[in-house]
Amino acid sequence: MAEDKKGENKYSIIIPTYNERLNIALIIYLVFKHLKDFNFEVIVVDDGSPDGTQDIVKQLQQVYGEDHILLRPRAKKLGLGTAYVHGLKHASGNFVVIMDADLSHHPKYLPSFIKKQIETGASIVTGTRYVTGGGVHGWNLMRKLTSRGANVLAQTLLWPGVSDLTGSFRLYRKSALEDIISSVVSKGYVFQMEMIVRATRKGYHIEEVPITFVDRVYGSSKLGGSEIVEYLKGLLYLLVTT
Ligand SMILES: Nc1nc2c(ncn2[C@@H]2O[C@H](COP(=O)(O)OP(=O)(O)O[C@H]3O[C@H](CO)[C@@H](O)[C@H](O)[C@@H]3O)[C@@H](O)[C@H]2O)c(=O)[nH]1
Repeated sequence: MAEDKKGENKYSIIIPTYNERLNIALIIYLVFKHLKDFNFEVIVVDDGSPDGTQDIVKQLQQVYGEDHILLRPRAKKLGLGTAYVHGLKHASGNFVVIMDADLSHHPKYLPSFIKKQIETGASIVTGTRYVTGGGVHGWNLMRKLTSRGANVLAQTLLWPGVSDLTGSFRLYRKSALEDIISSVVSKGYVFQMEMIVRATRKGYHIEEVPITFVDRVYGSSKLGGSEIVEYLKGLLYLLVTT
């Protein structure tokens, strides 16, 4: 689909995990399937999941090769933002993709992210649920309203020019990601919103690709009340500082 098959670009796929033992083998299989024509590596950043996610990843390293799958050594739960920062430090590609482990971000979209980047020269390609062709599948009404509400609130207050601020399936030019991440202070879920808002303020070329976000089948979301409070604090912080 995209043109840069085994070309000069290398894509580092960063997958943060916390208790994803039932999902990690399938997501890695699908990444390998959909990126088979590209140069890539997978970086799993696990926060010492008590369900044994790391043990499964170690087995997968035997199948796919340790040079293809890196794993953060045992750490305690430090939050999603710190996981991205850690993954980036170990990324050897000139492009970085950040995606969830639970298959809500389907690896089948990866070639379209790459294609869009090559066609436009964008520094960031972000997956969006909130344009024609995108959507959400499997969420209950409350979760849909929370996500939509969080997005509309942020759009209204921050005017970023990006349709999906709270999504987190994105491809970055590594140099852009390093630059943006250095100015980000959030540690949890709000990290992704801060990233894209700071990117718009810095004038980076951002393109969007429609995605359908499918709710996880195995395991549970780690998004709880405390993350929602953190989100609101983060929004306020961005309103004042950007
Ligand atoms: N290493 C690490 N990984 C974590 C942590 N917390 C969550 N993760 C991993 O981060 C990914 C997303 O976590 P979920 O708990 O599945 O998130 P969600 O509720 O489905 O939320 C998703 O959609 C939101 C938009 O509606 C996004 O804002 C959010 O970033 C995420 O993509 C999963 O791969 C999960 O294992 C953590 O503290 N540490």
